[in-house]
Amino acid sequence: MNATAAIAAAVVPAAGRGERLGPGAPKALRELGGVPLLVHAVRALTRSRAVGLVVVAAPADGVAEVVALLDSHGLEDKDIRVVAGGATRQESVRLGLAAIPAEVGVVLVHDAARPLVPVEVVDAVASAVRAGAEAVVPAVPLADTVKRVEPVPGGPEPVLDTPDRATLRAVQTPQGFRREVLAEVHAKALTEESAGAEGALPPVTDDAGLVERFGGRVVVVPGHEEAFKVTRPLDLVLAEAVLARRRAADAY
Ligand SMILES: Nc1ccn([C@@H]2O[C@H](COP(=O)(O)OP(=O)(O)OP(=O)(O)O)[C@@H](O)[C@H]2O)c(=O)n1
Ligand SMILES: C[C@](O)(CO)[C@H](O)COP(=O)(O)O
Repeated sequence: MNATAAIAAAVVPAAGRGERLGPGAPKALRELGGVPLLVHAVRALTRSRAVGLVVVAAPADGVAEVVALLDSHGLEDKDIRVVAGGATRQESVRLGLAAIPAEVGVVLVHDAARPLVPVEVVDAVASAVRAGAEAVVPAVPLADTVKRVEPVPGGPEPVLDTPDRATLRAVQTPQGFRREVLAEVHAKALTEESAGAEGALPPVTDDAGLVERFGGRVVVVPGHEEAFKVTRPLDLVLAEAVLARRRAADAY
């Protein structure tokens, strides 16, 4: 891989509503310590020397607002582009990826909803791709025992089995990819989608899942407990506490 191809660009899907967080502005624009989640996430990426460009997939009706927001938070001197996101996370990533210049060889995909990812995780993911992996995910071991169940709305749900926790990981972002691998699996997924729902496989929730679906090899590097996703109201409470601790330690 030549030097230009080794520079990473990051796609930040930020077009979600945040239904599970409750009523309010789109989740990426909600505030954590007085700063939008999206701004935290973009800053986390730009702290990494591995990342040369960030493409944000914003809510389709909020592109101008997001550009102004990033500028007003001191990010105007960074190479950041904003495109309109799509109706699903997958579509938002695909639209962001399309805005990355052809010469960029490494692409990271990072949720706007993971505002506190430490720079070490970003670096580790980019390094693993540079070192030859085609797809890399940061992940952490599970704290709880997990049961596989027969879903029954309202329950009770019969337990099918208990997977060995030692073989399970909770997956985070940024996920890193050789650019051509990510582009290829997104193109294949789009073709699959356009071919219609009949016999379609269940939707995947992350980009590495697409690589797996089409036969690629994904490897895991250590994630970080502070890279958790802000999904429900309690996550925001935890994120405020983590941020307050960082600010008190003057590490932020
Ligand atoms: N159409 C969508 C849906 C999601 N995302 C982004 O994907 C990331 C992870 O998704 P998630 O936490 O599920 O966000 P939401 O879809 O907003 O959450 P919810 O399912 O609660 O509505 C978020 O940064 C979100 O903005 C996106 O860019 N475009
Ligand atoms: C990409 C992701 O954050 C990895 O954990 C996750 O899959 C997003 O999925 P969600 O279903 O939107 O929570």
